[in-house]
Amino acid sequence: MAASLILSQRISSVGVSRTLQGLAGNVRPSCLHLELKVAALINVVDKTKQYSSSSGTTQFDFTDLTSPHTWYPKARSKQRKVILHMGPTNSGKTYNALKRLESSPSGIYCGPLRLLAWEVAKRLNKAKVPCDLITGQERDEVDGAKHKAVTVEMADVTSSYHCAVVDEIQMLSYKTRGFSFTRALLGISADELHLCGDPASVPLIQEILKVTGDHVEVHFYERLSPLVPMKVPLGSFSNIRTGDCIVTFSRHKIYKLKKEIETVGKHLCSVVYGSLPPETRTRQATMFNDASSEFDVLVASDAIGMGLNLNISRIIFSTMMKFDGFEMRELTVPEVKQIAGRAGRYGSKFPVGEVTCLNADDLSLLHSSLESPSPTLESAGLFPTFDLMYMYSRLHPECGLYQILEHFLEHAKLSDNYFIADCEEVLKVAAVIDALPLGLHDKYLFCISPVDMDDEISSQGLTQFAQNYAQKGIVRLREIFTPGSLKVPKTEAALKELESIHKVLDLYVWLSFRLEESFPDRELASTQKSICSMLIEDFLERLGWQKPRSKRLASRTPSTSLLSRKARPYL
Ligand SMILES: Nc1ncnc2c1ncn2[C@@H]1O[C@H](COP(=O)(O)OP(=O)(O)OP(=O)(O)O)[C@@H](O)[C@H]1O
Ligand SMILES: [Mg+2]
Repeated sequence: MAASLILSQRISSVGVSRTLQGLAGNVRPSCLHLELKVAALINVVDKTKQYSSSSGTTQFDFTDLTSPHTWYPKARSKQRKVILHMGPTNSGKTYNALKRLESSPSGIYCGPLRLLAWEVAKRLNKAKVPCDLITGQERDEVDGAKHKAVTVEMADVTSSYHCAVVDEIQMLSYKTRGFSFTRALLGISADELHLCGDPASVPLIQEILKVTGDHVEVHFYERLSPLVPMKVPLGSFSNIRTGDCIVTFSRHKIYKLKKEIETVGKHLCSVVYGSLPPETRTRQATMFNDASSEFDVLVASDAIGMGLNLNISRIIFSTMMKFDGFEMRELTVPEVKQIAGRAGRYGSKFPVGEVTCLNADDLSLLHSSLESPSPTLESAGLFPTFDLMYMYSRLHPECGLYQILEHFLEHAKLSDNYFIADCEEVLKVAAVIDALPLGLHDKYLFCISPVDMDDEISSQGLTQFAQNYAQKGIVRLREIFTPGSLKVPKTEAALKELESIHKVLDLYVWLSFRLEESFPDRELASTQKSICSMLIEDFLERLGWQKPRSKRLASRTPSTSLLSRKARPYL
C-alpha cells in the first residue's frame, strides 16, 4: 500500500496536475503539456534513483498494485455517494440513472459501447441538456455542454462532476476490458456515482469501495415486462415470424441463416454482429425496428446483448455453443440471460418477450440458465497506469515496452479483489512496435489503440502507420490508400476484407485524435469509413433472396473515390 500511496503523493507534490494515465483516455495533450508532465515525472524518478542508491535499497516497488484507489487523488478528495442500480435486463436501471444525470448541473455517462454513448448523447441533447459525445474515434462538442457521453475507456478521472453513470458495471470482471471499468469506478470524481448492472457484481463493488470512504447504496430492480421461456423449439424456419431474432455466433452462420430464412420467401433479415462497423449495426437495427421496412427479422450474434434498442418479440438460439477464441464452449448463465433478455423490451411494440431454441436438445440448457442466478463476481480487472510503467522504464532503460509489460504481468502484487488484465493483444502490438525508434509514450499509444492483431489487414495497417510515424513523423492516408475502384463485395471473403479496411481507417481516426499533427487526414479517413459501411450495407441488402432494391438504397452507392485494390498489399 505504501508504495503507490507515496507515488501518488510525490507526483502531486511536484505539481503534476494530470498524471499521464489520463493520456490513455480523454486527454489530448499538446506537445508542450506532455513535455512538462514528462519532465515532472523524470524529476520524481531521478529523486527515486538518488534515494535508492544512497540507502542501498529500492524503496519503490512500481509493481505494487495493491491500493489502486490511491491512484485517483481527485476522486479520493470527495466522499462520493455511490448508488448501485442492480437488476435483470430491461428493468429500468439505465433509465433511472440517466434521469438523475439529466437533472444534474454537470455529469458524465460512461458506457461499454459507442452505440450506447451515441444513444445517451442523443437523448440528453434532445431533452435540451447539451451533451458532448466523446469516444475513441469521435469528439462531438456541443456549445455550453456540461455533460458528456463517453465510452468507458475515455472516462475522465481528472475533472469533477455532480453526477456520473457507469453502465454495465459487471464488465469490470472482463479479462481484457475490465480494468477500464475499475478505473471509472475508482477514479471518477463525482458527488454521485451511479453504477448500473448485474446484481452478481454487488458484493465485489461493496468490497472494493470499503477503502474509498464512499457512501454506498444499493437499489434492486425487477424486470419491467415478462420474459417467457418456451417449451417447444422453433423446429423449422417456416415457423419464423415478424419480430423474431435468431442468434448464432459466427459471421458465416449469420449469412447462412439469413439466406435460409429469406429462401423460405416470407421474411427479409437485418443482421447485427461485432465486426460490422457500428454505424452499420445501428442502421441494420433501425431497419429491423421500423415497422414499415421489409426487414422484419433479425439474425444476430451476441453483439445484440448490449446497446441496441431492438423491437424483438422472440429470441431463438440457433445454438447454445460458442467459440470464445480458445475453445467451443456452452454459453454461460450471464450470456444466456443477457441475450434472452433482449426480447420484449418495455415500451416497445412487443411488450412480452419469448425465448426458445432452434433445436429441442438445447431447451434444457436454456431453461436452467434462465432459472439460475449469475455467479457472484470475484475480482475486477486492473492494469498498471502509464505513470508506473514509465517510472519503471526510467529505472530500467534497457527494457522495451514488451519487457516492461511482461515484468508487470509476472510480478504485479494485487489484493484479492483484483486480477491483472489479460494483455495478450497489447503484447502482440508491443512485440512489433518495440523494434521501432519510438518513445515509450508513443509505443504505449499504439499498444492501447483499437487494433485487432488477429486480423491480418488490421495488424498490417497498424505496423505501416507506426513505421511511417517513426520514420517521417507524419502519416498521410494516401500513402496507404489510393482512391480507386473498390466495389460492393460479392463474396463473404470480400466482405470480411472490407470490414478489415474499415478497422484500419477507424484506427487512423483514433490515432489522429491523439497524434493530431502526425495523422492529418482524419477527414479523408472518416469519408472512406462511411463509404466502406455503405458498401457493406449494400452487400447485406443483396445477399440471399431479395425483393428489388429501393431507389433510396441504390442512390447511396458511391461511384468514385474508393480504396483501391492496388493499395491493399500495403495495408
Ligand atoms: N419508468 C419508466 N418509464 C418509461 N420508460 C421506461 C421506464 N423505465 C424504463 N423504461 C424504458 O424501458 C426500457 C428498458 O429500460 P432500461 O434500458 O433502463 O433497462 P436496463 O435495466 O438498463 O436494461 P439492460 O440491462 O438491458 O441495459 C428502455 O427503453 C427505457 O426507456
Ligand atoms: Mg441498461
